[in-house]
Amino acid sequence: MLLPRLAAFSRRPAAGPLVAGARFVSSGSVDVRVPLNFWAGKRRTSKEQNNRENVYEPATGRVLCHLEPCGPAEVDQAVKAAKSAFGHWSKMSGMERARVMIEAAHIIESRREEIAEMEVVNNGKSITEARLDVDSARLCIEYYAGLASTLAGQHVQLPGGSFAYTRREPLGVCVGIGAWNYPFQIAAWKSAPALACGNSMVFKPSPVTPLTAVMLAEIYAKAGAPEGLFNVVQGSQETGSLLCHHPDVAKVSFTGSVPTGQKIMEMASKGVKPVTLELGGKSPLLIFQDSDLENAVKGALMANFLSQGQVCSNGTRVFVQRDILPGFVEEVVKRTRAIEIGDPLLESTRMGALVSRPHLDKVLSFVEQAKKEGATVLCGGEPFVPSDPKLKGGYYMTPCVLGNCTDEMTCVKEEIFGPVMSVLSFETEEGVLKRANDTTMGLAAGVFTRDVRRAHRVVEHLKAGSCFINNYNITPVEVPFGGFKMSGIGRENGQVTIEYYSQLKTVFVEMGDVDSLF
Ligand SMILES: NC(=O)c1ccc[n+]([C@@H]2O[C@H](COP(=O)([O-])OP(=O)(O)OC[C@H]3O[C@@H](n4cnc5c(N)ncnc54)[C@H](O)[C@@H]3O)[C@@H](O)[C@H]2O)c1
Repeated sequence: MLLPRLAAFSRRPAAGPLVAGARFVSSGSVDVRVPLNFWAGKRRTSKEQNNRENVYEPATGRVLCHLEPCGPAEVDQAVKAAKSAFGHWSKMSGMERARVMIEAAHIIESRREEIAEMEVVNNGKSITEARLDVDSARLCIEYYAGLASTLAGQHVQLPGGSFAYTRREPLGVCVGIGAWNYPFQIAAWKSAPALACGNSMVFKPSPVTPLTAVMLAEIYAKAGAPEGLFNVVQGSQETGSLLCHHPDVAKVSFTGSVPTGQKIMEMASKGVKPVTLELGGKSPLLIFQDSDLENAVKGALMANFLSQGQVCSNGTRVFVQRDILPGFVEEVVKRTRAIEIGDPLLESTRMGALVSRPHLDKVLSFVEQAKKEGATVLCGGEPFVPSDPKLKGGYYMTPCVLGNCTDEMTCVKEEIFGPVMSVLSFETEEGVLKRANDTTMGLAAGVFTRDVRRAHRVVEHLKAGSCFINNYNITPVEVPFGGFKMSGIGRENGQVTIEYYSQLKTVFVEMGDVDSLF
């Protein structure tokens, strides 16, 4: 039996019938009234009814639902459920765990459109991008399902026939805390390696985007996961802090801003819990004069305008070699102006709404500040009101390209997390590398050049966790992703992430007699 489609959401009559090829929802049509917490196999309400918060639909600005944050009692119940599931799940073989995960991936595939639409309604990104996020979540679960049965230790021979071996063991109950820019994908990127290693998880989405993590919880349950294997508790920093301090939590994996990451690390340190931190960035993109200009322009757009510019790895400092600067700027501005902004559920839309009113105001204030500091607005940077009346209250802006930028400007130094590209010019490879690395962050970096030797030489000197040569912002789940410096600790995706969700036990085996000194 398929999962009940949209059982969790009520649609207004305006949403129309569910027919093949039609949308499940339309902007302005969704009201969510069901509980968004999930533990021990069911959606749950929280006792903290007095602290209910509004959740908004970015495309329209209307209230989508109310968030019931979890307090100490709820967090404890969720952790208890995860602890109980861990007992069972950790004893299953990798092949058995893989079977459940593959089934979850199949369910995600069958519900792709529905999940993507719910992500759009809650986050404001375009449906085209939301579908890719759902695919990335599914692929991640498939990838780690494949790795689950490969977890193994080592055998080490010792003198006299004695030996030692290592066992790769799970950690226990892992906590995932997510940001609002990729709600479903982040929940999958954290849970897939955690579950493959035999852990259970309690996940807290951002209070701004609570809708889709609970869909993932239902999917794992439907796929045959033991009750309590993947739980969702909603709430803000209080709930997150309860999770980090909980004595039965073995690890915290966090995606969000640098200041919150610092707090998470501090809280986890009290229990000497390992952390994975996927934090912010202010990444450089270096475009040399021998680049294929068409690809460099496309790369710069991909590096700045996906998800309304709300992408941690965005290459927002675009350094262009002086000789090609005019041609590059002309083309980038032309294409930025052509980006279709509007209803994120329309196929033609390439830029939807920013995630919230306060966030939109913050991004626009960065543009104002840039102007004050002497940057030139080459295009965009203004609030945008779509013609469709139902979208008038949405959080839209025109994507912005800033010219005449210098290294000291706020727009070049701080993470804006919106559709704002800062263009800078450079002359020499040595000079631009120094400027590119002159930041406390180091999540990603990119280089466009046709010179293969230069490409690798530049990448060797870039201080960033993910470097792109002649492309930008692609994240195949098979390769590790994560930051240098203040952009984070640990990695997500790729084989290496197994190490962040498991621990090694060494077993010494004596085949002779004890050689005692006493
Ligand atoms: N490196 C990556 O993979 C990656 C991916 C996406 C987003 N990000 C970063 O995330 C940031 C934007 O996301 P955001 O605004 O949701 O970040 P945020 O730090 O405000 O919040 C992230 C999460 O932490 C929770 N939180 C806040 N304070 C907490 C506390 N004291 N204790 C426990 N939990 C707490 C929030 O409720 C939310 O779930 C940007 O800086 C972006 O670069 C990084």
